[in-house]
Amino acid sequence: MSTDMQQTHGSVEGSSAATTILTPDRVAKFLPLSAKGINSDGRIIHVTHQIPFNIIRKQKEYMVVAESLPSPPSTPPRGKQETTEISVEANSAKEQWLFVHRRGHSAMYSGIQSVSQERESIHIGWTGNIHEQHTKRVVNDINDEDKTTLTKLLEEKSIVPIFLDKQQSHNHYEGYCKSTLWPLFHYLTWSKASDGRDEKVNWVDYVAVNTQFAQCIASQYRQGDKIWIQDYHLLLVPELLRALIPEAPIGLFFHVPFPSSELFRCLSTRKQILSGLLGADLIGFQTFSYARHFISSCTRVLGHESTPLGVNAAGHIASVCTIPIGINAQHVDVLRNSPGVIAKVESIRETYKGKKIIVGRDKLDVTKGVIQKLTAFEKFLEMYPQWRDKVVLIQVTTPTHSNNSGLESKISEQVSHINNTYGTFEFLPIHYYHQDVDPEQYYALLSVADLALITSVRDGMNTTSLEYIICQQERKSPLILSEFTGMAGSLSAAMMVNPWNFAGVAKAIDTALSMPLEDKITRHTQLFAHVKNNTSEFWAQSFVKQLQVIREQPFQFSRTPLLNYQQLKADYDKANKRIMFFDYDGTLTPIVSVPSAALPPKDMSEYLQILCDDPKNEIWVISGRDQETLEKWLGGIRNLGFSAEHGCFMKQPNSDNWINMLEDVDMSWKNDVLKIFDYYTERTQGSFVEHKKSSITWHYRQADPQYGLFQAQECQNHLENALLSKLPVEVMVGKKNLEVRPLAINKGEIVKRLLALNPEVDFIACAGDDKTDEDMFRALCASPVGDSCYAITVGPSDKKTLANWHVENSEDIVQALGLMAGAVNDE
Ligand SMILES: O=P(O)(O)OC[C@H]1O[C@H](O[C@H]2O[C@H](CO)[C@@H](O)[C@H](O)[C@H]2O)[C@H](O)[C@@H](O)[C@@H]1O
Repeated sequence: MSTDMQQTHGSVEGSSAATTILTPDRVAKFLPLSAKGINSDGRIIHVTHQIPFNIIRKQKEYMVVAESLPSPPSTPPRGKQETTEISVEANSAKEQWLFVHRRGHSAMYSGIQSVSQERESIHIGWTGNIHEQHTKRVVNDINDEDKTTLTKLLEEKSIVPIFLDKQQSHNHYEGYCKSTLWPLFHYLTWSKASDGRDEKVNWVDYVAVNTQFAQCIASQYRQGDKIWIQDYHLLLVPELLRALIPEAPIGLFFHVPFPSSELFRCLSTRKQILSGLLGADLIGFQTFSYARHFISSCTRVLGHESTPLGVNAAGHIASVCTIPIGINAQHVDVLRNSPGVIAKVESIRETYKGKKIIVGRDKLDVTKGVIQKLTAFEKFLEMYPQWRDKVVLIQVTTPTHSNNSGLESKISEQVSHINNTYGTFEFLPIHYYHQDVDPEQYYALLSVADLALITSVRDGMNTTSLEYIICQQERKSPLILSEFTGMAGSLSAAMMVNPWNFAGVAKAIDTALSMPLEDKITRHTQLFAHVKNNTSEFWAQSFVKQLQVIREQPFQFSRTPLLNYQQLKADYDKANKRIMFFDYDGTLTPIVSVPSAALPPKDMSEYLQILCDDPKNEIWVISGRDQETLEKWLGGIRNLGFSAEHGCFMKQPNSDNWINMLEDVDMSWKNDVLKIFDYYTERTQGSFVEHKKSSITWHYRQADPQYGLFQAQECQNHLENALLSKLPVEVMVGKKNLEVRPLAINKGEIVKRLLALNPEVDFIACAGDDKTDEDMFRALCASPVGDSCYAITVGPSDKKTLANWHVENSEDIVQALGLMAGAVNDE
């Protein structure tokens, strides 16, 4: 695959229209009855990078009784270590395996689990590194027997494990995901200069791991299942899977931000990543702006047409929706009321008696804006001296897998500096902890706070803010939230800040700490209603319903089968009289950016010549191109028939003369059309007019893709309103062009005429790629040759078409020509 950008344009970003944003009310209203419940046939195949459990190998001699915890209503939140111990039959294996709920991603896993409770589901994912229980060492010797045992044990939990090669999984996750994609998606361009070798190796393994996932999913898939893939670790899976199981409904949810196309286009694998994603039927985002950036990137990087609701990837529609994730509110409510949490709340209150408590809890990652928070807090102490000694910031920064020691020391230095400046022997304004907190401490901190301060400089969502709101049902303390979190779009009652505006954050802290109770109650009520209604369960069920609704649209379901080359060849060989019609651009040759560069591929011309030399064949090229171009490029092929300008001109296979099919038709309309085309050309940089004898084409492929499409729609309206009612012409929407030609004729009329002249044919092949070629397919609907009629569209299998077969691209058509000509074999 080429990594070159098709078009790199200026900065017109997105449009103002909205993607589908789902709220509980909307979902209930717009879903058809059949989709209101999600209990239709088929399973949900959940796919996450890792399964929800960490697997621990436990040596017999160390065996202890597993910690027994009450079963939560859903997956435990981060930090909770629920364990399930499963004993392997004595003598069948030496080890015992321990499955411990993974930390983190609790919103996602609990959403998935809520779907699994309602509907038969399986969950596919990598096992993660498997550790020894006591030494915590990664187990390197997982053999086939272990794999079989683990697969069997996990099957009881409806989990299908994927075992990845250690190096490959490292390069995939720590390498490509964490070092290349994660920074880019969080607006951080890669700072380290490198020769690109690491990225290449990591990319190879990103592809390999995605391929392994696609193969595993395909092996589990049953007709009727729906596949739901999670996040940026698996962006190539939809396309890979589409190739393996074309009819499968595929959804993908993107948990992290999607950056502006101006940033996304820095990625060297931008085309592969977008094409990979576009294999899905539904792509979900956390916020409207992430969705808008994605759509805009598809338009700019791949040149696809789009609407705010989705992307048209050469006929396959990938729908886009916005469904913000939530938390399992009910479960958090249970946990925060546990005796352990209540005791800790009291103890923290006692420790910080008389002080206002600001709580910050972030991962140690530059995107979380801890440095910005500390700077703003210092500004607050400077600007509002009345608060000194009366406020404490408890900042917990939890370690991550990545090495962030530089950031850690910076934070520690800044904390010391502020404490030295504003602290006393008795009191320090910042209490900083760089450590994991256990769930009881975590919920106690959120419950005891007078204010939560979230200053991420980029954050996909930030579910801590939601947990805080649940914990604040009594105190109703305010929330300061960075406008750069995905959550900002949902929590409008929070106090929104720009974390880079330190004085602004300082002022917000002062306002929050001085807020009258009435205001706190108003804000909290609104925030709480959001968290209660937009839970992880609502998020997951909305996505699944949406995927179902999309697949219920008839055209999405009807798939055109891939051309059966053997059958084509067999029918071709046994026929006595054959007729074939081929469109040119996009069918015999790939679409290129400049029309004059669409030269015929050499092998294509050779195969056409062999076919034309066979007296049983009559072959036609039926094109929108003019006579001169067709003569120049294909005129050397003996016995080839031509129809130019969508049927306006014809040349019989055995003749040198062109016939004007519209001799007596008035062409004065061309001046009026040209005036309108000129108007839009002057205003659309990169567009131009192609003059032909009986038609005119306005091309905008080289214009800014979004502006070009906008102008084309305006121009089409203009033409239709100003001319069509008065003139005998038709406007055709082509591939990044608008064509105007006389009404009297089209490609379908030519096909009908030629079939009438050849009643004895017992084999028909017709291939085309765009809307004008559908006229030919329509003319073949009542074909007299039954199954020996091959109407082939070039494009994906779910393209809306009247053709009975499809191929992916023009190379496949050339392959079919070679096969019929006997020049290539069917391999
Ligand atoms: O009926 P066809 O043979 O498919 O011709 C349709 C039009 O094709 C040409 O334009 C298209 O192909 C160009 C080359 O790949 C591409 O640059 C352009 O964007 C496409 O719209 C041709 O220029 C038109 O005259 C034909 O009507």
